[in-house]
This record gives sequence, structure tokens and C-alpha cells, in this order.
Amino acid sequence: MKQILIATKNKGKIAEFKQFFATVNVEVVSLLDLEEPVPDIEETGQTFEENAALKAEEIAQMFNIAVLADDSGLIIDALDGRPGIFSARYAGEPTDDKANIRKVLDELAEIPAAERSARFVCVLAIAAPNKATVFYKGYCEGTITNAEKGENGFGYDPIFIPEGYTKTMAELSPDEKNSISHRKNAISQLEKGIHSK
Ligand SMILES: O=c1[nH]c(=O)c2ncn([C@@H]3O[C@H](COP(=O)(O)OP(=O)(O)OP(=O)(O)O)[C@@H](O)[C@H]3O)c2[nH]1
Ligand SMILES: [Mg+2]
Repeated sequence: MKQILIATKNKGKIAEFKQFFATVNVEVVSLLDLEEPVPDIEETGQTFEENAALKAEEIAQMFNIAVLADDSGLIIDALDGRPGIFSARYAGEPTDDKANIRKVLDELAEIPAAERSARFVCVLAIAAPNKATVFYKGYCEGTITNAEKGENGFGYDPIFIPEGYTKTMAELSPDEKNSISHRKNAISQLEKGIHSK
């Protein structure tokens, strides 16, 4: 079976990528599968693209193979786009999904339902030795709830209601999330990019 190395340590992302790539018979290998632990890559970029490139290029160079990386996050309009590129570490490091959710709900406490619009963003970068890095981007529009609901997914899924739905992303099944998510939409762009070559 063909394999793809994905430069991530996020178990939620890994589970979703495994589902996407299983449909084309590609096995996902992540940084958590390697025998030698890989140090955390500092995400010092100012944009999702810069951070995705940092992760993909560093690992591609380390192993001399093509690598896919995902930099993603939640953009909330009433918070001027925060947490944005800081989504994983919004309430500090190490990453704590529950604390991140609490911080967002606290900051939105006075904001009425009609002004709680938000979107998830996913930027995929593919880096390969001696090749220019390429990028694909996907969005998922929605709103932020007043309280957590649902057990599926990861990150901010329990407080995000996708447009056209009445349930949070964490109440959707993995298949449902993977049919509408920012990650799915970025992968669709990747497929289009590859087929047009
Ligand atoms: O509810 C969510 N559903 C999603 O589908 C989703 N995708 C991203 N996010 C948030 O954005 C951060 C990514 O930050 P990020 O791209 O730096 O990844 P990470 O640090 O978790 O892992 P790595 O890939 O860098 O190893 C994550 O931790 C989450 O807080 C999501 N939240
Ligand atoms: Mg990260």
C-alpha cells in the first residue's frame, strides 16, 4: 500500500486524514508513528500558510521525502479573527482543548447569537526536497454556541455549529464532519490540483 507522511502530532487530525486517504488506498503515517521521536516544530509564522510550510519543509528535509502538513484554526469575527493561528495554544501551552473552549466562551459572553459568526480554516502544504512547496486551502462556515455539546471530533468542535446544521460539529458523526469540514474542503482542492497536472 502507498504511504503518505503527515507532519502532525494531533490525534484528531490523524484520525480524519486516515479516513480521507483510506478511500484512495493510501496509508497515513504521522509523526507519532516514527521510531525516533521528532522534536516539536516551532510555529513562528504569521499566517496558516507560513506555519504549514514550516512543518512540511522541516520534516521533508529531515527525511528527504515528500510530506504533507496541516495548519488550521478557528476564526471568530466578533474576536477580530482570534484565535486564528493561535487556536491550538489560545489558553496557553501545552494545548488544552477544554481551556481553549472556556476562554472563547468567556470572551463571547456578551455577544448575541446573530454576531457569533466564525469559520474553520485548513491550509495544507506539500513540501518535497528541491521542489517549491504547494498549498491548498479549505473553509467551513458556522457560528459559535453558548455551551459545549457533543463528544466527537476535537478542538473547538463542541462549540461550532456548521452553516445549515442545528448540531455542533462534535455531535456529527465522523463521516458527517468529514463531508463538510475545512479539512475535507482543503483535500478537495488538493485533489483538483493534482488532477489538473
Ligand atoms: O474543533 C476543531 N475542529 C477541527 O477540525 C480543527 N482543526 C483545527 N482546529 C483547531 O486549530 C488547532 C490547530 O493548530 P495546528 O494546526 O498548529 O495543529 P496542532 O498544533 O494541534 O497539531 P500539529 O499539526 O501542529 O502537530 C487545533 O489544535 C484546534 O484547536 C480545530 N478545531
Ligand atoms: Mg501546531
